[in-house]
Amino acid sequence: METKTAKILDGKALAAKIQKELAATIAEVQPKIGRPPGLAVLMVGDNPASAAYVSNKEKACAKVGIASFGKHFPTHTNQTELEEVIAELNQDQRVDGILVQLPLPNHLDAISLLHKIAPDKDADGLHPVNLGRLVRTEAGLRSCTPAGVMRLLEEYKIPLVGKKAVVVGRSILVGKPMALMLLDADATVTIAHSRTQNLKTITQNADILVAAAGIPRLITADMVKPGAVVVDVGINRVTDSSGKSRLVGDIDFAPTANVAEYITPVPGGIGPMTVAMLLQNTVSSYLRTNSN
Ligand SMILES: Nc1nc2c(c(=O)[nH]1)N[C@@H](CN(C=O)c1ccc(C(=O)N[C@@H](CCC(=O)O)C(=O)O)cc1)CN2
Repeated sequence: METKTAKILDGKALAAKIQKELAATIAEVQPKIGRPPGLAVLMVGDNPASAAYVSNKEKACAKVGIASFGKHFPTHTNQTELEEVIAELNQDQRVDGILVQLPLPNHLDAISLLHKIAPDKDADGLHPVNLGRLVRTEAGLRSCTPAGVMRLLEEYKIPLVGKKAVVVGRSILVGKPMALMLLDADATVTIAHSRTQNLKTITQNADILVAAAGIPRLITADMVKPGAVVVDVGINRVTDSSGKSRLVGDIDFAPTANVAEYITPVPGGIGPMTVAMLLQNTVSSYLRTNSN
């Protein structure tokens, strides 16, 4: 019997297209505004994965014409020092977006720091005001990873109205805003998490399955409904049997691709879309600030 393979939802290609569009917008408006958009990325400590993500963000900024104001602090930096830097950036006219790279060292309170970012410069869409705007379906800066998922589904014209969507994961960064965005798109949404019982019976029911648990290959092919749209938000570094390190998602990709209708790869799926949405949020803030 012939096995059908899922179509790929190509986040890398769509992110490149979005970056091109943003570069064109910036090139058009910058002469009138008199300065480029600016993004400040705050990183604390030496987490190698975080350092790589921050470097990718800075490179992406340079590519589209956003000025980056990277700030790298030693691990022992305290909460007050970071709050003072955020207060300065909130007032800095060159800066349209501010983000704190996560995770932070354990002695720091990430949620409390996110509260200090001016909501209209909150490039990651994680400030309670922006999360509140999402709950109320008001305009605001949206969390980048779930916004990237929605943009990718839109690009491939995946129908969401009345569909059963299951989100595995309940973080502030992805799971909760993801569920709200799918709800806004009129999907019927279930959130599953680490205490969920019989996860398989829930995921098997999903027309749209979003895995954002941070557990390598948590979702196996037998947990997926034939013909489902499967979105993998997980980015996990594992060591394979030959001792080589590589990235895998939360979905067991190859077998699941024989069951699903559409699937996102890791790498090349939601990761690049996260960065594209970050740039888009920064440009939106820039345009809004300079709209008169
Ligand atoms: N303040 C934030 N912190 C973190 C976020 C976030 O959105 N805001 N998300 C993740 C890390 N992250 C962005 O910060 C991120 C991770 C991965 C990628 C990505 O493009 N991955 C590539 C593969 C890269 C590789 O080879 O290592 C891919 O999936 O194709 C982008 C952004 C946690 N922290």
